Amino acid sequence: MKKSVLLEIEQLSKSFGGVHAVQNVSFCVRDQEIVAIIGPNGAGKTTLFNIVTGILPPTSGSVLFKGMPVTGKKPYQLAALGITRTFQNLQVFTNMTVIENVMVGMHTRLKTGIFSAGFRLPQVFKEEKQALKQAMACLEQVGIAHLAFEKADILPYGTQRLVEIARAAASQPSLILLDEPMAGLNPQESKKLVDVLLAMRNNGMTFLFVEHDMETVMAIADRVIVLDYGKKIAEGCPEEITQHPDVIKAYLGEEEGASC
Ligand SMILES: Nc1ncnc2c1ncn2[C@@H]1O[C@H](COP(=O)(O)OP(=O)(O)OP(=O)(O)O)[C@@H](O)[C@H]1O
Repeated sequence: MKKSVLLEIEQLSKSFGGVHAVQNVSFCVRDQEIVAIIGPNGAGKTTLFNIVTGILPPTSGSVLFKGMPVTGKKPYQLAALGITRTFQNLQVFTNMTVIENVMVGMHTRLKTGIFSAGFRLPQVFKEEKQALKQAMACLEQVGIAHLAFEKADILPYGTQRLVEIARAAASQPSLILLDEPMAGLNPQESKKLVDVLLAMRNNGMTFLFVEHDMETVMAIADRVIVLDYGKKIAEGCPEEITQHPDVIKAYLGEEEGASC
């Protein structure tokens, strides 16, 4: 049975002056899928990602989430609806502990307001306790619960990336967008992250990610969307994509015989 569609990108376009960064791109992401967006430098991947996550408005086209139009919504509005993201450059608060970093991701779910927090009403303690428990569960998911009370800045780069993934999961999203999650990781860290993402998917999470590291794309993507000069030139499972003549041409020019 086909899984339900979570995210629909319909005829999305974005121009910067005369540069057509994204041109009429359409695709969907289904529940519990891992979908990769790939393409040569300048293909429009970041622009597309920034439109979906509310950082840039599109020139035309629309984005639907769970059947509801979300085009042009701000990142915090999307987070409240269940779409969250990580960035290519680490966005870890280095002066906070690991668990504090994760709890930052929960603000869209917390209910107590300034008044009750200011007066330290009992519900605040109850909610804080629950938030702590939930943050710990997110850290367990990515395998770093034992580092919860360490300062984030003493951790290796790859572990800080796991903190970011745990923080993204803390807002209890339905969809996580990852912008080049493997960037800057060593091979061991990449392998660990691949295992974490696959385990999270098996627990019900859905991912859309931009990635240059083809080994990762091949290892985890159910479906791959290929962009070139702003247009979608191919879509399919990793095996189909590596054999697709337009994809080979986009990556290698007219040469044949090598994989993307
Ligand atoms: N703010 C902007 N103003 C003008 N042109 C832009 C802007 N952002 C992107 N572009 C152009 O749009 C095109 C697509 O860029 P984009 O960064 O989306 O590609 P990309 O596939 O993410 O590339 P890379 O893999 O190198 O990060 C490029 O030609 C780029 O120069």
